[in-house]
Amino acid sequence: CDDSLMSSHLLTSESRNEDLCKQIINDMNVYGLSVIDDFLGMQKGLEILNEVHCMYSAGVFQNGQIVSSALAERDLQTIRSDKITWVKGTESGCINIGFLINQIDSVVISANKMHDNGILGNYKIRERTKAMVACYPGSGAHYLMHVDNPNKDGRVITAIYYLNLNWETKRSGGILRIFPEQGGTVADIEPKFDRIIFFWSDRRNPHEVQPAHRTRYAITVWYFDAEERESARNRYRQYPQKVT
Ligand SMILES: O=C(O)CCC(=O)Nc1cc2ccccc2cn1
Ligand SMILES: [Mn+2]
Repeated sequence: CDDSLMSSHLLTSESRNEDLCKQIINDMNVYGLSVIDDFLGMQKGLEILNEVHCMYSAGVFQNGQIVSSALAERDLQTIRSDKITWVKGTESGCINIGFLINQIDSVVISANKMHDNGILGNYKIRERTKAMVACYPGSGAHYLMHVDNPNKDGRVITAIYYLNLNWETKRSGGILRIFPEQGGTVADIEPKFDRIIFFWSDRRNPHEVQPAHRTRYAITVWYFDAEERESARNRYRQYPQKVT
């Protein structure tokens, strides 16, 4: 068949999918994080970037909220200055973001199947969040060091897909710095176009986004472990939401 059609970027070829899953499982178990380049290929990446640009110019992005009230008193801008919007991937104008989500699902789910005791560390991945599309405006936008899931809310894997063409960190900054708990070396991840990173969402991976001096786009999905999610639901059920 025509080689260009059998682009290795689309996860249609089982063998590539399998190799990818093996690499992710190994990296996650050894380092607690995994970086994959050329995840979907230039064409698909550009289609996704185009959708994000359209959404951003349509003004659907909101200022990133601070999740814990303790921090809310402080000026929001000093903690995080990303602008975000949540996407299911089935909305009109988000078809390619939907394709990305499906590709990430297929890698995570097949890695889960491949490692019969759960994708990594005995997790049973059954559900995930919607996709959070984030934009860091170039004016030194950043995100202070934090842990995605410090208190067992169920999220176990963070997957972030980057959309930044020809990103030069020397000029534009915007590095994702992960401080692996095992101490020692930090991981500096450049938010390169068509790069995806997976890492444990819990305290093993405190991370920050260093000030960005160019508009910086990323799409994040969090995967839940069934048991941790269920016990979190039960815990929250004890404190019924205030009826506002
Ligand atoms: O863009 C990157 O490289 C990572 C940015 C990042 O950590 N974003 C982020 C965004 C979040 C939004 C809501 C709740 C928790 C959150 C945790 N992390
Ligand atoms: Mn984070």
